[in-house]
Amino acid sequence: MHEPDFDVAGRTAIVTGASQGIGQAIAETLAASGANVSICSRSMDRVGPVAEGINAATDTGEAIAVECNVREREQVRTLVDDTVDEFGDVDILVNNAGGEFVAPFEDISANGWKTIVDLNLNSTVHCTQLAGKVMREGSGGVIINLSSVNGQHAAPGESHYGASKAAIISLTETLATEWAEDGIRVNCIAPGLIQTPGVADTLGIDSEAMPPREEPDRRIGHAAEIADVVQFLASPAASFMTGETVTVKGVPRAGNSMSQDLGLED
Ligand SMILES: CCCCCCC/C=C/C(=O)SCCNC(=O)CCNC(=O)[C@H](O)C(C)(C)COP(=O)(O)OP(=O)(O)OC[C@H]1O[C@@H](n2cnc3c(N)ncnc32)[C@H](O)[C@@H]1OP(=O)(O)O
Ligand SMILES: NC(=O)C1=CN([C@@H]2O[C@H](COP(=O)(O)OP(=O)(O)OC[C@H]3O[C@@H](n4cnc5c(N)ncnc54)[C@H](OP(=O)(O)O)[C@@H]3O)[C@@H](O)[C@H]2O)C=CC1
Repeated sequence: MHEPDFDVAGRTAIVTGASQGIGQAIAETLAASGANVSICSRSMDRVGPVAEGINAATDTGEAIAVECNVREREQVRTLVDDTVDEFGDVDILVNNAGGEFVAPFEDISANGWKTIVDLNLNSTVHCTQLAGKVMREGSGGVIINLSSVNGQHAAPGESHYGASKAAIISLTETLATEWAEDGIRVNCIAPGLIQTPGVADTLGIDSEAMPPREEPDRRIGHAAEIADVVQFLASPAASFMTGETVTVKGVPRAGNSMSQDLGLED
């Protein structure tokens, strides 16, 4: 009888943007499954306690925290070097750090556009090239990129963010072909609206109003529901999946945009 293998125990994972939200949930999930996790954010004061919490909660996976602004390539180099120094390898890379502001296209300055493209797309390039080098020179690995349903479908106010997240889907597909011979799988997740501190700050959604995971109907998602998909994609159970984008957005609705979920569009 076949049993699916979701095991990531003993693997080393880098998770960017893990001081809160989806990145924190991913790091906690992988560590609980026995992976060693190297987690970063721009602030050691914010990401350090997350690593401490993981180390206190699990005897299996170990966590280290690294202060790293993923927009800065040399800081990403330090993140990868520190990870290899601590754990000896990089097996899994989760390009999670990202964000946006909502603004009409005509109001986005050149620097505003560059800020969002640097944060979402160019950071993914830095991390993927530098951690990918370790994987390619070693025994391969798994790369998981965070895109968005806004990278798949248009929504007003999201031109910069949507373009950066669509480019991540394209990059995922290209790298899956280029690096297959190096034993590297590259996949992508496109979340719908997920309740996180970032979304609460940006959109003012009350986290207390969050329905439970078991409630299926048109609700906002939980960060753990993205982390569960990361766990699957990182594991041997997904060994025949590469170049794919997995959409995780609950009950489909016309247009599939998060602004509809928020009642900002018909
Ligand atoms: C229709 C609703 C749909 C909802 C979809 C929700 C989808 C959720 C997507 C997510 O990614 S969830 C993640 C949640 N977290 C965040 O989004 C992060 C929140 N945002 C930030 O932390 C910051 O805004 C930033 C994106 C990280 C940028 O911060 P930074 O300090 O690096 O930049 P600034 O120096 O403040 O600005 C740089 C540049 O950008 C211009 N700008 C900033 N905000 C706006 C704005 N609201 N409107 C227009 N332009 C903006 C700013 O003016 C600067 O440009 P210049 O003035 O120098 O030209
Ligand atoms: N929540 C949602 O509805 C959706 C989210 N996504 C994507 O999922 C990912 C996570 O989103 P979410 O958890 O909501 O975001 P949050 O804003 O809640 O968290 C963002 C995390 O990224 C870190 N971060 C931000 N900028 C940088 C940077 N330059 N370098 C390193 N770390 C950084 C933050 O840490 P710190 O501030 O300490 O640096 C924080 O840990 C993003 O890529 C987002 O675009 C996609 C679709 C929907």
